[in-house]
Amino acid sequence: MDQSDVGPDLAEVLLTEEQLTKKLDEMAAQIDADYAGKDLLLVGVLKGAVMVMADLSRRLHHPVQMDWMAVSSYGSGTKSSGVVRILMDLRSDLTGRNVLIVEDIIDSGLTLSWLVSNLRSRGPESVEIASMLRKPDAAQADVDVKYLGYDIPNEFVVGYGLDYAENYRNLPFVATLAPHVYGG
Ligand SMILES: Nc1nc2c(ncn2[C@@H]2O[C@H](COP(=O)(O)O)[C@@H](O)[C@H]2O)c(=O)[nH]1
Ligand SMILES: [Mg+2]
Repeated sequence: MDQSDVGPDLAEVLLTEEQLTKKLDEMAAQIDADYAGKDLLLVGVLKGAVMVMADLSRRLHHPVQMDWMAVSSYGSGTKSSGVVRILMDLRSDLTGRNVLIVEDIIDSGLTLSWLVSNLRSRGPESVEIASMLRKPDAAQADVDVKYLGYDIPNEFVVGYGLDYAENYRNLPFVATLAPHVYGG
């Protein structure tokens, strides 16, 4: 699928499928090196991280386990409220585990900052973060990302797991939306 399959709803492709693939290869190689000989539990944050989790985990050369959480951090609008609720919790016991949180994007960082503290309170050996995207200009909380794909401008993006009203998650690239889609 490319931009022409979506039509006028997309404004600009920020990251192509090729750029995402290149970064996934680099991130997986680094994770493989860092966790060689160690147990590793990947924790994906639903729903946005589904694509990163699937593509990253398949590139790893040592066995991992995967688990999922769903959290809600939105107030009334499209910005994180910082008040995080767990909608679906992990099934795994984190005691003594090496946990790698897999995320689609870090915007304000409020969700991940809360999540890291929450998971650290469960007795793991380590908790680190892998995120495909980050918006440095939107940061409101200090989040230490060990494996990062790309820094992007402070704009609302869709594709590669990211939605607008549950649409566009299946785009294999990352794009901005045309203003007419969100009433701009
Ligand atoms: N579709 C999009 N979803 C986004 C975007 N920026 C953030 N988000 C979602 O919010 C959480 C984390 O937000 P944070 O402010 O607490 O860091 C992130 O995981 C996404 O689900 C965006 O541009 N497009
Ligand atoms: Mg997310």
